[in-house]
Amino acid sequence: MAGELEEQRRHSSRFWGWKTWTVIALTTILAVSVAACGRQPRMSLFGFSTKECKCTSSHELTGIVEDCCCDYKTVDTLNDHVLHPLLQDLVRAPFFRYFKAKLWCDCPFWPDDGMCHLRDCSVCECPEHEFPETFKVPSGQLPVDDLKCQEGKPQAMVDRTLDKKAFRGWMETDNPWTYDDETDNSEMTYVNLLLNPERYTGYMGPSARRIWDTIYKKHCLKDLPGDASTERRVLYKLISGMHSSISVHIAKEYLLDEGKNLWGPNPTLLYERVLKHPDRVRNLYFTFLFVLRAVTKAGDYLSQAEYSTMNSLEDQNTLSLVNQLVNNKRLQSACPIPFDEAKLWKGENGNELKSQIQLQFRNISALMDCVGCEKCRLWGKLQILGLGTALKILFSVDSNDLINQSAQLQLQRNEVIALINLLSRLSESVKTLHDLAPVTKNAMDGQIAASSLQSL
Ligand SMILES: Cc1cc2nc3c(=O)[nH]c(=O)nc-3n(C[C@H](O)[C@H](O)[C@H](O)COP(=O)(O)OP(=O)(O)OC[C@H]3O[C@@H](n4cnc5c(N)ncnc54)[C@H](O)[C@@H]3O)c2cc1C
Repeated sequence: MAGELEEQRRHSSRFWGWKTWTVIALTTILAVSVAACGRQPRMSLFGFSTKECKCTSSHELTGIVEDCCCDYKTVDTLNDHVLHPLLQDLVRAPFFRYFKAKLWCDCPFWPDDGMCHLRDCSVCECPEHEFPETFKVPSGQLPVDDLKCQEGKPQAMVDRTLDKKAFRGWMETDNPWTYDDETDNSEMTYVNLLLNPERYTGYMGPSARRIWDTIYKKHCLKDLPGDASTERRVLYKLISGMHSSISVHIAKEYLLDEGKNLWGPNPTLLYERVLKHPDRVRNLYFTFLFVLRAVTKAGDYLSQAEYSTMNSLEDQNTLSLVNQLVNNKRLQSACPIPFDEAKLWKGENGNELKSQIQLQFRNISALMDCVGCEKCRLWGKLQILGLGTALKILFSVDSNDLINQSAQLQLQRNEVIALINLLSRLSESVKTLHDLAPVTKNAMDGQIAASSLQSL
């Protein structure tokens, strides 16, 4: 445990060390990005978001986050002071760091993409003593260091080491928004997320492109017509926001020198994939608030749930952190309803539209089995399940009847783990982007001072 935390700390200090040497590059990057921001058309879905997205001289987005009920500045402040620190602690808790997933690929859409037909590649042989009897996978798999499934890239492989903690409690219930059958079976494996940080894996090219293209084009998410329904736009923004977050994490922890195993930030990539596209930044904030709303809406449920890992001290701490998150006075007063889901599905064909979008989201969830890199598949599945859980919470609980929440809502342990980890991923991405603004400002001030000196 201490080793894991130390490793986490090293990752994070490596990141903060980069600010100085990337400052000039980021100045240029953000200046262009921010200049582009003002040109983006702003679309209001519900009509209650009155302020425009503007860019100030300090390069920050201002105004209300589109279709949400909270402004950018408040989101950044709450995230910096409340949400990010709490979530960092929560995802390190034993309960939240183990995620159950079917990791071998079994793509239902195309047969011969990458290594996905080699289903055994993705299942490991963990030492028997490391995890409880009930979580054992069938024997006879390929060795854990087999690279066939990873297109030869060791950094793409999932480390499946577990400790001896056991789990109990929680219901096995279906989620209408997701594709996976989440019931425990021999195909499922448990993964310690702290040993498998979301970062650059080398997964790219036609295989990765095919997944994103299928999501955006086949599932009608991109190039939505002007009269596309609010709900379709919400779905697009959720996927785009998650995509932005994945890109931020890739850029934040990039393999700079494979020979030296040197990891660090890649500002050019951050710019090209996210900062250059203000809509992607906005969609990240939107997704963050959407998921935050789901977590706070399920607050009663989450604060009464069982977080047992057979370690009472750790488990009490986990429950206390969950309570600090869902009953946070500062959050409740500054941003009481981060997203207002009550406005959705109100049209004449609301129920039909809901079924259609549910099916689309299930197909996107199924596509995660086609991701040709194990770690990306792990984080893709986790984040899609997290989004599916947020959708389930927001659209299966009557906002006017929160008293009967427990009767209306049944969550699986794995759904809650995915939900909190997704919120943490998004929070980290928002913080990463927000932190670049002051860095850039300092660099610009430095440049201005330097050029004034030169002109003397
Ligand atoms: C589910 C999933 C998880 C992944 N996880 C990882 C990982 O953990 N580590 C890793 O190294 N790689 C991961 N990848 C691969 C990674 O996302 C990229 O596909 C890869 O790095 C190649 O990037 P690219 O420059 O081709 O653009 P991509 O990120 O592949 O984008 C493809 C196209 O989608 C559009 N697009 C890009 N971003 C957005 C956005 N935010 N909103 C709307 N449209 C957008 C653009 O038109 C772009 O050209 C993952 C891929 C998938 C499908």
